[in-house]
Amino acid sequence: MEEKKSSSSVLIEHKAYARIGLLGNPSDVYYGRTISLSIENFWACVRLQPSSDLHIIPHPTHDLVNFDSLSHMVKRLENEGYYGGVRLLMAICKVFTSYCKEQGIHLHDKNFSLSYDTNIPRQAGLSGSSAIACAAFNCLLDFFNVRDKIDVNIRPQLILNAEKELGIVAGLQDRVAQVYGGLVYMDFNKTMMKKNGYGNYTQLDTSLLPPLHLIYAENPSDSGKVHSAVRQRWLDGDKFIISSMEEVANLALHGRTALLEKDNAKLAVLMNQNFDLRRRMFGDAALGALNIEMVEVARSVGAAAKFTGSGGAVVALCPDGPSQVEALTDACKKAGFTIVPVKVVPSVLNEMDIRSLVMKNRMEISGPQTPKANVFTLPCPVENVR
Ligand SMILES: Nc1ncnc2c1ncn2[C@@H]1O[C@H](COP(=O)(O)OP(=O)(O)O)[C@@H](O)[C@H]1O
Ligand SMILES: O=C(O)[C@H]1O[C@H](OP(=O)(O)O)[C@H](O)[C@@H](O)[C@@H]1O
Ligand SMILES: [Mg+2]
Repeated sequence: MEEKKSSSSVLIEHKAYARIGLLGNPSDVYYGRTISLSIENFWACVRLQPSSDLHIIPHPTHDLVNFDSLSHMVKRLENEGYYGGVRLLMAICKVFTSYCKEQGIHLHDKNFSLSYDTNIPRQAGLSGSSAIACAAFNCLLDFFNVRDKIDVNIRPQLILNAEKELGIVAGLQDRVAQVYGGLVYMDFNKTMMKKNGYGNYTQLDTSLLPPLHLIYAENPSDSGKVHSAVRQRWLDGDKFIISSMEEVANLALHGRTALLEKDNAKLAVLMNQNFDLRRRMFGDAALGALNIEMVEVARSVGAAAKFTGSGGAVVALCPDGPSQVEALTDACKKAGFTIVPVKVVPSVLNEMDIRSLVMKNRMEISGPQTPKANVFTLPCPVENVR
């Protein structure tokens, strides 16, 4: 669903898709590198309707405030926490407004109502949180007609700032995948991040990807909580965490080559190493028994597996092909996990978005194919092109 008309007087709707961290996560939180993809399987949708007052509309189930009983309420809080999407909508409005003010971007004074819906499994490491913020951000860009004034490169950081505003520890990979769509190689090296405020984001040909499967279970986990202890250790200069994060970041570097060479066996090895490194850094208690079991079930049939995000869902690759996929499907069903084939979303950037890239750009072809309309390497700042 896209914007119906670019005007402040009509209904505007935007979707943002769930993302899979294929390699390198969570090093995005630590000046690392990742390869991530947007998937069609799940999305959040935000609707902006012009209105006389400014109104943020709670979702009937995700922002539940009416319960059958006290025990129903407590159970709900224990499973899903206190918060829904309302705080994300408010935070993105705040960040958007502050950024525009700071940049001297004029915003008209008309009001609107914001509502959302999502089918992204809640807090399952599929970027359900940033999908809500990203879809809302796109609505604001169109309502205020400022899409050409806010550089695509900076948008993921603004969306991340909304979650930072709420005290959620998170990195940029989710927001980059959602702002660009498709398959994106991301380099968050510190010098570049400090200099530009964003990393180097390169869209790769989505046909480089082998068939992937998504495994998930009803098991919400709070990514902010999962991350906070490791983040603190990293900030305190813990050598083990620092060197392990560097190793994780290198997996994305090698993974990019493996993708370009269509070396699925190599990709499988890198994915497994990625999970093993995460497990060593975070520890089993923080990762959760059910999440670890999902990886182990996949590995029991020889599939490679790792978390898509901080926990709740797993991405699996069957390097041996269809018979292994069949065995994986059976194993997941037996264990009570849902498994679905991954459907990749092509690039979601439109012409105006691309024009908003303010730096001098260079087109570069990634992968063995000739670029198609939705398959190209993003124009990168010249000084950052290797
Ligand atoms: N499906 C959802 N519906 C409503 N709010 C959500 C949903 N998923 C996440 N949120 C909001 O985002 C916050 C952070 O969620 P997070 O743990 O990052 O989940 P995810 O892995 O889906 O991104 C939650 O505390 C909640 O406020
Ligand atoms: O730990 C990770 O891999 C990711 O965790 C968060 O994503 P989520 O979908 O909320 O689990 C975080 O926002 C990402 O930046 C991390 O890479
Ligand atoms: Mg999140």
